[in-house]
Amino acid sequence: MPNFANIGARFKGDPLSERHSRQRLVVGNWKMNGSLAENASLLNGITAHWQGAEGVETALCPPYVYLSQAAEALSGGPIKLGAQTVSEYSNGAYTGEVSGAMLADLGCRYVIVGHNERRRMQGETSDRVAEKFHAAQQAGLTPILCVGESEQERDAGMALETIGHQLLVVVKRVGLEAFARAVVAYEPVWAVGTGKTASPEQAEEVHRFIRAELGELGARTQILYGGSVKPGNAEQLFALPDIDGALLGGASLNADDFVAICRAAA
Ligand SMILES: O=C(CO)COP(=O)(O)O
Repeated sequence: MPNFANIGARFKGDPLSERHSRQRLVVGNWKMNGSLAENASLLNGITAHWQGAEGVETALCPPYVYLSQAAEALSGGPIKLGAQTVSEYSNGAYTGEVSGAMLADLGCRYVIVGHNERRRMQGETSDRVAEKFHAAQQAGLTPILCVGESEQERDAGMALETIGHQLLVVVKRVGLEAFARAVVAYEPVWAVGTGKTASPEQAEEVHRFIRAELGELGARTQILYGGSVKPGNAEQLFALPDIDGALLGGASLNADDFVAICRAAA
């Protein structure tokens, strides 16, 4: 496989042998969904049925305005809090923006950066995504960096090249070592919210590629798959050696589905 990004030394070991050292992680991205009443019922449903999912690391990423509500409901429990994006700036005259320090203040541990919906609809370039990744780490948050190809890029045989470039821009900004405190999520754009999931072979190929691109750190970095993960396909995906968990959209809005996927990962 060509090393498109030429990012770091090739990972020489066997990812399987390192498997035990990578904790499974399942993150729910609520996107722009919910209300105070709906969230209360979702959060209750999740926490009330958590048995069997104890071994997994988990986080929920509600919209900003509901972070306090979720922080209170999840306080003291196993489920961590995350946000869906973060400003690349630390403070000042940036109307409508929210800084990493503010998210940390509210108890967030994670923040998603570079989700394809923000790259496509909010004009987030890879350079901006790299700044956001940096700002998140400066605030002590763990960035979940989303990468993924469009359908056209896959059809043109450019999937790995696209992903390699998305990674490279961030690595150039923050350095490879920064990935010791980060999570990567592979979300093929064509599989997000469409009901189409990447085949196990497609997903595993990309995950293995990302791990290899991260050099020695690749063996340690958690790499999640996202894109129409459901209780019915989660187990098959989690069985793959280079998939360490999932970034969920739709399935995180249903307590039974979310808990079932967390149990499959536990
Ligand atoms: O975008 C996603 C998570 O960030 C995935 O969304 P779906 O699970 O709804 O396809």
